Amino acid sequence: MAISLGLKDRGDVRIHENVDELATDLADYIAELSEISVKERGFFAVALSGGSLISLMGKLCETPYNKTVDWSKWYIFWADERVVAKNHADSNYKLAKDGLLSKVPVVPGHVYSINDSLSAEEAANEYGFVLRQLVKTRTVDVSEISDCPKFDLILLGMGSDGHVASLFPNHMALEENDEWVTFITDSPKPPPERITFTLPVINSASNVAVVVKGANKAEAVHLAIDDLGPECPVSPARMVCPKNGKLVWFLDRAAASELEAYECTK
Ligand SMILES: O=C1O[C@H](COP(=O)(O)O)[C@@H](O)[C@H](O)[C@H]1O
Repeated sequence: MAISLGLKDRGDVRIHENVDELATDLADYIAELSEISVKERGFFAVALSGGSLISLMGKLCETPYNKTVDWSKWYIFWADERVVAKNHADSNYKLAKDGLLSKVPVVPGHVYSINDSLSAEEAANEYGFVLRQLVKTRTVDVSEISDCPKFDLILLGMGSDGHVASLFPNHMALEENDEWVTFITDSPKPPPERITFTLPVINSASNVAVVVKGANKAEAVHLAIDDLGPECPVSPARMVCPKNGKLVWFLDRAAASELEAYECTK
């Protein structure tokens, strides 16, 4: 059973005994949000990330989820993508396709991958344009408090430096408030060219889940969640704070091992 800490401003922090328990809780959570969105809106607009997240979503390909989830209503996007060909080992699209999308009956026309024949800047502009069309038809909902898209769910991983999507510490992209999608050409983690949702889009979602495993991320989890006062170093993950939505952290015990809020429960 996961321990759940409801923290003011930092959302619901769910700490799992191990990765298997985390993966089951994550699959239940996604399946439930999908059901609610399909009932309320007729669609489930979900944005994926790359990295360890995709293997942690693997239970969705298994029984009962592969049969009970209404995959035909899923509209799939990427919170970030590396500017490489879609069949390149670094592609977040390829990772999701191989690990998830090829194993469940999603509709190919509902998969909005990023155009891999363009430069980073052009691809970011085009992805922003595509999102605008889908917001017009309300396939992706719109925020009540800004003109931003309101995804039913944005799924994020987090790097050991605290980066989420392709928003890295001390990078100018963190300050982009006008565009929905931006690009970078100097990512500290290879490959250097990436496109990414901006913070206003992430923070306009109905639901944001940050999924983190492993002791190498424990310090970054501590900096992103614990209340450290004004001296706290800038962590992109700490800037994830949905204005009108719900934030849930999915952690295994190793990732939570430096969390002060967790220590207090022992
Ligand atoms: O480069 C990236 O890294 C993050 C974190 O990846 P992880 O393997 O440490 O979980 C990922 O969320 C992001 O989408 C990806 O482009």
